[in-house]
Amino acid sequence: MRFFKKESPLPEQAPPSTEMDQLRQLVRKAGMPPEAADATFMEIDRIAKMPPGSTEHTIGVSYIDYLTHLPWNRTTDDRLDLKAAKQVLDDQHEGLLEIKNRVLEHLAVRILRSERRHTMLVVDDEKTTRMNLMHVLTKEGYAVETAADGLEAIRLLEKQAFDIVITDLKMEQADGMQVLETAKQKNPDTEVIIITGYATVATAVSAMQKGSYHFLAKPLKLDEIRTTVAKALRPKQTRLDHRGPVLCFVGPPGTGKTSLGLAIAKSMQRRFVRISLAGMKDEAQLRGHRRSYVGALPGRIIQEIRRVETINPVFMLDELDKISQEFKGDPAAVLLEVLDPQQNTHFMDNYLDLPFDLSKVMFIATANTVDTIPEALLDRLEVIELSGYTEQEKVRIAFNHLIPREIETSGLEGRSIDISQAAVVRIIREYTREAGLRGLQRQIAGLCRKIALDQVDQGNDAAPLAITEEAVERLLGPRRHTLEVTQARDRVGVATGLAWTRTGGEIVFVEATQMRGAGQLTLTGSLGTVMRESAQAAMSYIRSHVEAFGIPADFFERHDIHIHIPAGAIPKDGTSAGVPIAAALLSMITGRACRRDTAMTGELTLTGRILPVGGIREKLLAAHRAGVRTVVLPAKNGVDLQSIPDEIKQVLCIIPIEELPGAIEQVLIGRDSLN
Ligand SMILES: Nc1ncnc2c1ncn2[C@@H]1O[C@H](COP(=O)(O)OP(=O)(O)OP(=O)(O)O)[C@@H](O)[C@H]1O
Repeated sequence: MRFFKKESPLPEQAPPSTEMDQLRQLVRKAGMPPEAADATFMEIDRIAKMPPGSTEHTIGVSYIDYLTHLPWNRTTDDRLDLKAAKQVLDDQHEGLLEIKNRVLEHLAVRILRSERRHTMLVVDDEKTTRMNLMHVLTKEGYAVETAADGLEAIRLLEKQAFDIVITDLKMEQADGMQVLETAKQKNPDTEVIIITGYATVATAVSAMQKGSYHFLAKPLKLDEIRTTVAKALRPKQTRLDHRGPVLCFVGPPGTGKTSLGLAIAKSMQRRFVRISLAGMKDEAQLRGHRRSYVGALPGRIIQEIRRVETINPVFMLDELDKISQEFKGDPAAVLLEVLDPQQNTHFMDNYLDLPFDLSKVMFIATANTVDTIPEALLDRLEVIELSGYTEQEKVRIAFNHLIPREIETSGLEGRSIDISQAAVVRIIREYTREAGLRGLQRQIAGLCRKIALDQVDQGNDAAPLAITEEAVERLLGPRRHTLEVTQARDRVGVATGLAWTRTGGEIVFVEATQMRGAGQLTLTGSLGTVMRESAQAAMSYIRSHVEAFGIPADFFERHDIHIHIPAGAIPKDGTSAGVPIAAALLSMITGRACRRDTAMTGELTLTGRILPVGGIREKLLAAHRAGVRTVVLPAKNGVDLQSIPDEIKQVLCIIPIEELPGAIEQVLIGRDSLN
């Protein structure tokens, strides 16, 4: 006896879709390129065979879910409007004229490229086909010309290059093959599409061998024409859109690099993303981990693209110069793959394991210095240098941007708060010591919070508030910095030098001392090889000119010498300390004090010549900040003075020097002046 289970009636609706069906549906909606979609469908088929709940199944499902939530083809519409861009840049940034112009030039090139209409030549001896094609392609926005036969086409091709030539094959006098040959010979970039009513495999193969892009049979389908033309143009368009270097803003911290990137995104109405490359140690951080374990993730690039939900954001790669020295793999290779338009159409992330098109992303890089950026990468970058700000510029930016912004952030808008100029100058001089504006912004934010506290404490009808120079100390506490140069006295064996670091210019003091010994030289203060060699060269120069400097002939046989540059924990290097080291040595040996308010920079040769050095603008800004009165610099650096703001040149006495003895006369004071 057999029992038959009573069959339930068929459901009226389709059975609820399985998890795999839902995933397939998501893939169809995701806008993936066909190859990526095919690979994903295959992956779904693979996962479907695994027991639900198994690790592999879970990994697979979350992988597909990730893929389908990527913005494969989602873009935002660009606003390519130069006036609007200028307005946004001006609203958010004081000064920086040259930099804004460079940014606008960059945008102007993009605008022109996007406005460029592709040129086409339609060749057909049948008037109706010719006119129809012209009508359809003109409507698509292409600039179309026509030729009624092969000879006319060849004449046109002799005169002008076209992006696309669409030509009939069979024509009197000159046929489509001759048109193809001429087009390719005149401009190999021209794509030729052959159309004919009598296509044979042999002619198609021969046309393809001669370099035609595609072969279409008559009667023509308009959609097929449109998509073939668009496909033929795509690589060229991508090359055009993204040719040209990536902008890289280089300058000390707080000089507006990040906010310029933000302003560019805002002016083009694109979304903005930023990742910091500082300290990145592993290629996987950029390129992701293989999805062989639960919790594997794509790299930061793909993560951010998914987060902003478009494939054309402005993407800022911050601190390009600070990729860790111990980076596993080649950082330049990964970044080139990201930044190079030849490679970034198919960026491979280890997790995705499918090529992803990054060519529509507008990458912008920032760095404090170009010194540590690999050469191959630097080649792809258009470096735009930002320098530190003068005191007057800082005051202007504070009043026009930082104070209004912080007043709004602290909820003080609408209250009558009057911060005096003297108060801001005091904050700049005594509470910050920087090339940029980071510290100033922080101090102003602190000031506004204190004012907010006072206002709330005193009730809502608090009286109008005037923040004077004196109020600053009450609100911000005791001052943090003194003018290290003017507020200390001249000393024997201590010379004032100017250094250039990632964070801008800085004042350094070079100390030299002597003790009984036998001519040994000790160097301390975390000095790098180049700086040590500069010290040795300075010492040798002085030893070989003892008479000229009035030094006893046996001085070096009877003394050891120690040179130290505080702060001892900070590594220092470079050639520009040669002159201050020599000045400190001569001061110590001759007993003549060094003018503290006279700062020096310059490379010293063994023959006593002074060679030019880098970072003059940042060094002069630092000298001005520290209260230096006179700067001795290499005569050959005179050309750099053109870009120095008048505000600095009017205050600093700048003395160009060619040989060490000239510099020493400016820096050392006679014994009489010592007290
Ligand atoms: N020229 C300027 N006009 C107005 N505000 C400015 C200007 N330059 C910088 N700022 C402001 O100073 C602050 C610091 O600037 P930002 O963060 O862009 O510096 P950064 O150069 O990116 O620094 P880091 O190298 O540390 O990343 C921001 O609030 C920015 O708006």
